[in-house]
Amino acid sequence: MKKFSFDAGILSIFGQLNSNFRQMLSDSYRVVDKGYNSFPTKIPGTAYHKALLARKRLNQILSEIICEKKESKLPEKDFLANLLSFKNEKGEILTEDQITDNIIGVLFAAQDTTASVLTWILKYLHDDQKLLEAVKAEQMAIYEANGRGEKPLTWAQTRNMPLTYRVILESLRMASIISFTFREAIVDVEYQGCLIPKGWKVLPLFRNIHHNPEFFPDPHIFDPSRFETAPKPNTFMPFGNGVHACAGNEIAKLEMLILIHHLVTKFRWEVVGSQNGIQYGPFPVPHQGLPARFWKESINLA
Ligand code: HEM
Repeated sequence: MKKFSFDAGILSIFGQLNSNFRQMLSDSYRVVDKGYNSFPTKIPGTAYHKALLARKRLNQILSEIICEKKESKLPEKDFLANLLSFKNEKGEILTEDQITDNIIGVLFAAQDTTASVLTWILKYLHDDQKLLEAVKAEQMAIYEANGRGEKPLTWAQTRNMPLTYRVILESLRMASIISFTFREAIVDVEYQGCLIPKGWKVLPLFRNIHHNPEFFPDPHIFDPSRFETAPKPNTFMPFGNGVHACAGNEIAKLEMLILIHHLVTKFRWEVVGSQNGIQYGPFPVPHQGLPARFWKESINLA
């Protein structure tokens, strides 16, 4: 799942990127990913120190990519092209450091989040075979309409997967992989009789809101049908809210729809070993990242 969401992130940031660069980015990013959340010491050999070095390598690789992109002068619509052409109201452009920081920030925001939710989706579907069959029926109808995968999925088809979409929403609610965000009061704020002094941070706890029985009855039961009616405003915020709400909300959901389509129409899977427990790395995933065995479904062509 991490590889899938990393590749999707690379595609949205760079468009088509040559495989050498992609491999170099992937190698260095993996080291950053392993070390950024570890004990912060600069002792050589530690995960943190390796991550610091890998972060520097990422800067160098991105600098080369930016240089090539500038030289190619092709009209492109990817994220990097937008950063390169960005000008603020004073007509100032972004520095190379700002561009690389933005790219690494977006890669980070895009990868583990989407991969964690996808892992939960696999578990929830695995644990409810009846639901899995219903999702499969929805996706098989599309697969058949596309000549058993001869034609690619269309945008319109991804907009018409109601059950699969509800499974995604319910997984986002159940797993609440980003359990909270925070905002800082930049002036004194009075809210419902309480003073929030300037400089204080406010943490909306999405997980608590998503598991509040007042908004979601039987919150610990995985039930996609609860999304047949829209949740009350501000009770469902897996992508946050306001000006800093997730910029990748729609692309994340699209990635999940596409992956589920290919997975349920072509594969079966079985969770191996312990099926309970949660691990935080820092995003919550099922125990040990949900080891599973996959096999290709033999398609009956009769
Ligand atoms: C299921 C997957 C994802 C989840 C659950 C998720 C969730 C979130 C949340 C909760 C925030 C913070 C919002 C806030 O503070 O109000 C956020 C921010 C952000 N996300 Fe995502 N995200 C996901 C995937 C992605 C993807 C695929 C991308 C990019 C392609 C992305 C890019 C961003 C960016 C750039 C921000 C910062 C926005 C800002 O500060 O203005 N996210 N995301």
